[in-house]
Amino acid sequence: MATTQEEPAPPTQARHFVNFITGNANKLREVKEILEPAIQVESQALDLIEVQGTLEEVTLDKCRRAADLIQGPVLVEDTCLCFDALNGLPGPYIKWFLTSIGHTGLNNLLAAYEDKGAKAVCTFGYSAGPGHEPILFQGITQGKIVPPRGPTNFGWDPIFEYEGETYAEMDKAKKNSISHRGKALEKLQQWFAKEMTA
Ligand SMILES: O=c1[nH]c(=O)c2ncn([C@@H]3O[C@H](COP(=O)(O)OP(=O)(O)OP(=O)(O)O)[C@@H](O)[C@H]3O)c2[nH]1
Ligand SMILES: [Mg+2]
Repeated sequence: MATTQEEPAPPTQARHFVNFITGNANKLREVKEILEPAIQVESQALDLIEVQGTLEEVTLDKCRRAADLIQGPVLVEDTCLCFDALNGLPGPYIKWFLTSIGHTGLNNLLAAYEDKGAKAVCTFGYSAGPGHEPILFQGITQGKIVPPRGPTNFGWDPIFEYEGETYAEMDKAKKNSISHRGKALEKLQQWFAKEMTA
């Protein structure tokens, strides 16, 4: 009896790939959770210099620097935590505030204000390589600052509350579906999808 030789299933082809330049393992995990398998995420951990400025200026500069260093296409991201009562501060400087004064200090910054509102803002920059102007994709989630609740493995997740739950208390899929990062990556995915059909 003739046997039919089955063709091995073709490997799942990544339709696009990005080289995400970040020193932050938690960011990388979330970006992979959201983008893969449609967009394959490679990564190089480089400590990029970050300038002072608006959220957009910080990401644009980070992206140009990364493209020059890598000499190829890059994706970078800058995350800000903007307190409404403080006109957007700490904003892009949240990393240094968090390191210096922690969750308690960040709550104390708002002690004098009734308004505990805060925006988590994620700005991705994609550059096709050195000399190519970066394209930005931004996502914003409105929440409020609360005393810490939930696991403490990612930055200010325990003090950022969205609809009654802190980011840290949410399961990962839920956070990704409503987060600043998830919203920004939705825009990036739409852009990549359009590029493919162009
Ligand atoms: O609780 C959190 N939930 C998040 O979703 C989130 N995203 C970023 N961060 C923290 O906010 C600062 C941003 O600074 P940042 O954008 O410069 O990041 P980074 O320096 O760690 O990495 P990178 O610049 O190499 O990509 C750093 O302290 C990050 O740990 C988060 N904390
Ligand atoms: Mg950084």
